This record gives sequence, C-alpha cells and structure tokens, in this order.
Amino acid sequence: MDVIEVRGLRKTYRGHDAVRGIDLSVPRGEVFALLGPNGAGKTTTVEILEGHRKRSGGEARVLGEDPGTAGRDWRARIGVVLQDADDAADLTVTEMVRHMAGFYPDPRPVAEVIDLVGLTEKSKARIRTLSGGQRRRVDVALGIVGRPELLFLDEPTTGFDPAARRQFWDLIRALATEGTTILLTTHYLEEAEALADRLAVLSGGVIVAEGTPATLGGRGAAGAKVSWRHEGVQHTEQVADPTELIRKLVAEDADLTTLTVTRPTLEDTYLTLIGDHR
Ligand SMILES: Nc1ncnc2c1ncn2[C@@H]1O[C@H](COP(=O)(O)OP(=O)(O)OP(=O)(O)O)[C@@H](O)[C@H]1O
Repeated sequence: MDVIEVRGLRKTYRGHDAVRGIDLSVPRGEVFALLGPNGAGKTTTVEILEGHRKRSGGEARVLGEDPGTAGRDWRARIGVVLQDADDAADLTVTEMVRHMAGFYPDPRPVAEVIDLVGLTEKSKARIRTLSGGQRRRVDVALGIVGRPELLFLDEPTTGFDPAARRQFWDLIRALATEGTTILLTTHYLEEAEALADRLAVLSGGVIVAEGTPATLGGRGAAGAKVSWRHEGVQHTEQVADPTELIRKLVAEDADLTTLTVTRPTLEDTYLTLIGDHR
C-alpha cells in the first residue's frame, strides 16, 4: 500500500475551486515534490493530507487512514513543516524542540535534532532573536523530532542561505535513506531536482505533468543543443543524441575548446508547462 493515495481530490473555498480532482500515489521511502505557481493549490493539498483542512470531495489515504478523521496515533507518525509556522518566540531553541519531543512516543534526542538542522550554536538562544532562516530551521527541527514515517515540507528552505540549503538537502537525503517518505513543495527548481525521486506540477488546481526530474514534460526526449566555434565561426546544432555529431567533429579535427552540450533545464521545462496551462 502506498503511503499517500489520493483519488479525485477536490477543495472548494466559497465557490472557488482551488483543487479540482487530483490523483497522487507516493510509495514508502519516496521523496515527492509538488511544484506550481502561487495559488496553484499546493498548500491546500498538503494541508488536507496533513489533516489540517477538510476536503470537499474525492478520496485520501495517508499511512492507511483518512487524514480527515485520523487520531493521535496517526498524527505521531507524521511530521509537518508548515509554510508559515508561528513559533513560540519566548522559548529557547532547546526548550522548543524539547517541548515538541514530548508529544512523540520515540523522539530523536533533542541535541541531535538541533545539530541536524545546524543550530547547535544557537541552542540557548530565544527563538525571537533568530534570523528568518534560522527560525525556519527550527520549524524543520520540530518536523523531524518525532522520527516521522512521513514528513510534509511546505516550502521548507524559504529564507535559507545557499550553504544552509545544501545542508538541508543532505538532511533530507539522509532521512530518505532511513526510509522516511517525504512530500515537499518548493519554488526552487534546483531543490526539486536535487531531492525528488518524482514530481508533479500543479497549475490551477490540476496536475498538468508528473514524472522524474529527468523525464518531466518530455524533458528526457527533448534532445541536446551542441555548440562550438571553429575558425571564428559559431556553429549550433540541435540533435537527439550528441554522440554521433561529436564523433564526426573529432574525426574532422574540429577545434572543440569551446564545445558545449546543453539540454533544457528543469526550470525551462517547468516554465513551458506552466505557460501552456495558464
Ligand atoms: N483559507 C482560504 N480561504 C479562501 N481561499 C483560499 C484559502 N486558502 C487558499 N485559498 C485559495 O486557494 C487557491 C490555492 O491556494 P494554495 O495556498 O493552496 O496555493 P499554493 O499553490 O500553495 O500557493 P503558494 O505557492 O503561493 O504557496 C488560491 O487561489 C488561494 O487564494
């Protein structure tokens, strides 16, 4: 049985159809990313699956239960990093993580969690004195302290500096290796590419494409652009597979010091998909 199973999920806010019949299946141990422009329905979908919002229609099963009615034991098996978490600002980092650990039957050691999110130096600092990115790391700590089987991350790295983002990616990979299933939303395409086994693009409340980072929206079959400069003249060719062309150029003794082979980036593919469905 998949960890997340969704069929025909719908959500209507006072006449506005925010989610319009989506299907999703996420097997155990997978990192699945939901992409999409502002207002696409990502947070709505994630919060329904977390049990924080009621769905208007369709079926949803998360860890075998209906998130709309599941109880405390189920909740202890999931970890949540909300998009706009409101931290209890007067507690220190350690106090906050320890407080949260108390809700779970088998929490990770508090110091270990703080170390995993790179906040050891700030463990005694009050949360209100932290920077935005550091607070976000506290949110991540609170999401993982209970050793969740399934972790929901809604735009987890907003406000992270580049080094913190890389450190976070390593953490997510380590959790995935331990068998944690992860549902992630992000606006950073390189984050989706670095982390996701599979991803889906949501636009206007429907899934417009689904696949691996390499194959999404036909990206794998898009071919390559080969460019080189020879005797002062710029050459560019679009080919399905660059191997033959490069062999030919080598055989012709062409000057390949400026050779580049480029394929559409995930961002190129994503922007095309979004443009097509606006
Ligand atoms: N509580 C609410 N009441 C009414 N409308 C809502 C509510 N929450 C979300 N919406 C609407 O539903 C749609 C989807 O919103 P949602 O927050 O799920 O999008 P999102 O994909 O997470 O966007 P973002 O990338 O900006 O976080 C939007 O049009 C939004 O205005």
